[in-house]
Amino acid sequence: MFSLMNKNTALTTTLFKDFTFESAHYLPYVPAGHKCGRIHGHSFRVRIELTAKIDLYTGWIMDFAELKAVCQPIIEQLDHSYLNKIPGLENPTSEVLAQWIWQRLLPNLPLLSAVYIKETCNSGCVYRG
Ligand SMILES: Nc1nc2c(c(=O)[nH]1)N=C([C@H](O)[C@H](O)COP(=O)(O)OP(=O)(O)OP(=O)(O)O)CN2
Ligand SMILES: [Zn+2]
Repeated sequence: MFSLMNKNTALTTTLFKDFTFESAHYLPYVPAGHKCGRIHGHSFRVRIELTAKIDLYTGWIMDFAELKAVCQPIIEQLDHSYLNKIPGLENPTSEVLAQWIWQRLLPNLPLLSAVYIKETCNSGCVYRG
């Protein structure tokens, strides 16, 4: 038993796991001459967040290894791929990608609370469903 915890304490906590993948894409709906209309690549960073109360017995929300096992097949589908060719990612903005990942994780991760995407060091988005 996680003895430091009082059953009356608010234990709601957010857990996260980070992933990276490398992919190529272009954005088909940018104005003519926009640099992102040309095919280019990114080292994408993804953060998957779960929010829930900590289990009083285990002291965790979910084993990090279990979280990784659920997410890994989705990340592998994206890694070293041409995103525009993947169904649902014909317009692979960060926003669309975050929703695409969310929709695929939610059935196996009901505690999912956010999907973060970082496309570059300075740019990204977060989707919370
Ligand atoms: N709202 C969005 N805007 C843009 C997206 C997007 O997914 N959502 N994507 C792109 C391009 O993919 C581009 O590769 C990244 O754009 P940007 O951050 O402008 O890239 P830079 O490396 O040039 O950024 P700096 O921080 O200015 O160096 C474009 N816009
Ligand atoms: Zn890009």
